[in-house]
Amino acid sequence: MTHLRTARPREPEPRGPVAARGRPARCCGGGRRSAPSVGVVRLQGVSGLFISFEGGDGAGKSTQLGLLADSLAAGGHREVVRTREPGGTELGRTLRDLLLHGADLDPRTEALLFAADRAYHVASLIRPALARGAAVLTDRYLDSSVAYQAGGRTLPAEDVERLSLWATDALLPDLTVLLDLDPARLSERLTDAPDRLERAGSEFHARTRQAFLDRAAADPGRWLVLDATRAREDLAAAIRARVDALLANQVTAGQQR
Ligand SMILES: Nc1ncnc2c1ncn2[C@@H]1O[C@H](COP(=O)(O)OP(=O)(O)O)[C@@H](O)[C@H]1O
Ligand SMILES: Cc1cn([C@H]2C[C@H](O)[C@@H](COP(=O)(O)OP(=O)(O)O)O2)c(=O)[nH]c1=O
Repeated sequence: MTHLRTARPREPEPRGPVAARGRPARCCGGGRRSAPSVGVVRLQGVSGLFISFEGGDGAGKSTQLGLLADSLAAGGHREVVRTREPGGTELGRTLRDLLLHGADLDPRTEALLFAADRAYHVASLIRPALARGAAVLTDRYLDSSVAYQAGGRTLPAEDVERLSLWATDALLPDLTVLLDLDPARLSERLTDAPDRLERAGSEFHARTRQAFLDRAAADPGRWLVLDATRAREDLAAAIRARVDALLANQVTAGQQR
């Protein structure tokens, strides 16, 4: 499912919000990096779309990512790249194995390994794909670190967020879909043996869920929060509607350039 591609030369170092594909990075205690306050800001010639899926284990992220990818491909979107964290690259697959199935780690080491996976993922796969104009759909991204390593493991949220923003040179998604589900319902959906994070306990997962909800509430422009108990097709339609609105904005912004 993951597309490992040859990295192209990096784009010129962007200022501020490449951040983000139009999303000024909100960093570190609520301050914003220098960024235009409105509008979709893009690197010249870049028309990619970056979407992350977040939520608990078993919430339906990969199901919805797959449905959106199929729908974009059927609609003739230029290129759709499906990926995930941890483990969207070859290096990342080694880190994923250590993180999910290795020995117990202290929270700081865990946070650094997730950030290392993300740094390489962004530099070698996500940014080059966005520069080609692809739609990049990732199963988890930086918000998972804030939810799990800060919310769950209780590291300071500002530190965890700052680490990921540094690792990614402040790349934020255009849209983050949160599939929200009560952790008790999540465990019913798990089929494989639980990994290291899934074994972390009900209080850990309750904190993680709350951290996702709090982040989404603080930045509604980037997030789409959906009740993950809804039917698959219903969720897919809601996500597609929001993506269509983003694509329409890109066209408008492109015409105004
Ligand atoms: N909307 C839904 N309603 C009920 N079950 C679902 C729904 N979406 C996904 N599932 C099922 O829940 C399980 C976990 O889904 P998956 O997409 O793999 O979740 P995640 O990627 O978040 O771990 C799978 O068995 C899947 O078929
Ligand atoms: C990306 C990321 C994932 N995680 C956790 C969340 C998941 O428990 C695990 C990834 O497992 P994965 O199997 O990819 O997730 P899911 O079960 O939802 O399909 O790693 C973090 O703790 N921090 C992070 O930054």
